[in-house]
Amino acid sequence: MKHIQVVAAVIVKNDHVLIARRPLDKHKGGYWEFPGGKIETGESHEEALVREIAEEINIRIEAPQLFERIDFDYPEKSVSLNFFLTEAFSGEPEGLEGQAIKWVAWPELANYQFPEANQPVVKKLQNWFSEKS
Ligand SMILES: Nc1nc2c([nH]c(=O)n2[C@@H]2O[C@H](COP(=O)(O)OP(=O)(O)OP(=O)(O)O)[C@@H](O)[C@H]2O)c(=O)[nH]1
Ligand SMILES: [Mg+2]
Repeated sequence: MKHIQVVAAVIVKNDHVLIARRPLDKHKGGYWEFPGGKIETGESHEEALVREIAEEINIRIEAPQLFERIDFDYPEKSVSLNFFLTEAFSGEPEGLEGQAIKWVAWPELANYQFPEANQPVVKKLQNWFSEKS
């Protein structure tokens, strides 16, 4: 089975987190996600993350910290997801690939459908916010 390495950003501003809706023609199209994508050959995790977020969301993220790692097997591919949390960025978020983006207040996260693999990271993020407040 195909195995891919993915980086994704959990971008936090006050009590909100930025999520994006996956384009309908892609794997897990229509689901909400933490923006990001595949690591390219020769890139570090952080380089890939900064590049993907610039390409998809048009902001420059700073000081991302590893938040959660998840290995998950979908029927069609297996993914290693590396989620990095950041509260620092410059620019104004914009869905550069035509995707919807949204700042969601953390208690509302439960109302959005994420890919199956994301369940532990969403849970961890809710705990992170609730301990902070
Ligand atoms: N970006 C992102 N991908 C996720 C998440 N959860 C999850 O299962 N995935 C899966 O991880 C893979 C990431 O690929 P992607 O489609 O974002 O990759 P990419 O931006 O490089 O896209 P492209 O290669 O189609 O241009 C997809 O199979 C996607 O379904 C998530 O929260 N964020
Ligand atoms: Mg992507």
